[in-house]
Amino acid sequence: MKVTKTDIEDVLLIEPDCYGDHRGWFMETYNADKLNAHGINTVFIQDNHSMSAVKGTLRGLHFQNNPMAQTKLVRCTKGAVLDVAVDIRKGSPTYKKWVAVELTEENKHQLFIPKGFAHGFVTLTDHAEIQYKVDQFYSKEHDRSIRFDDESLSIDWLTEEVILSEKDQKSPLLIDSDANFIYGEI
Ligand SMILES: Cc1cn([C@H]2C[C@H](O)[C@@H](COP(=O)(O)OP(=O)(O)O[C@H]3O[C@H](C)C(=O)[C@H](O)[C@H]3O)O2)c(=O)[nH]c1=O
Repeated sequence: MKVTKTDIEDVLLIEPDCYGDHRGWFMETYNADKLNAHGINTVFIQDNHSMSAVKGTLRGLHFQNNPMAQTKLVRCTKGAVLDVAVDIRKGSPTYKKWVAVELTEENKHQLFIPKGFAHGFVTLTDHAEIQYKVDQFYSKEHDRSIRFDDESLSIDWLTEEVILSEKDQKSPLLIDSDANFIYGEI
């Protein structure tokens, strides 16, 4: 397993070992012990899986407010997505900075996104699926979204035309949201 730092501290790119042979391949998609060896000791308690039918579907930017904030371990198991994590921890040296990585069925890469970050992705293929582990249960009451095209973030989604949920079409700007993350207090 290879774990690489990104431009934002604590957002990590994980490349699990994949063992190929004449039948195909095998990989451990999650191993707590191996993550612990890289300083990742998050206890995940829920697995999520979403499928987006059409290229250009954008889900995000989402997060759950404290005390139900979620750390996420995201991977793409069908097609390809551009996965984005945005630092929304007030006082953070990388506040409003974002990291974007291509997670694909082929590269099998994973993105580790700590609490205090908004998460979103845009699909780069038709029929894209992501599966991700979270360390806190879903809470509708604490579920929040901010606009994917918030100019104060200027995220490059690589595509102009996007398909959004009704909820995401109505998301507020970060400045207008009640995101309650304070750097160092999570
Ligand atoms: C997230 C979630 C949703 N739901 C229900 C709530 C809705 O009835 C339905 C679809 O939810 P939503 O439209 O919020 O799904 P996404 O747009 O894929 O949201 C997710 O997308 C971004 C990329 C994320 O990182 C979050 O996990 C999450 O916000 O599933 C559940 O029952 N449990 C859950 O954990």
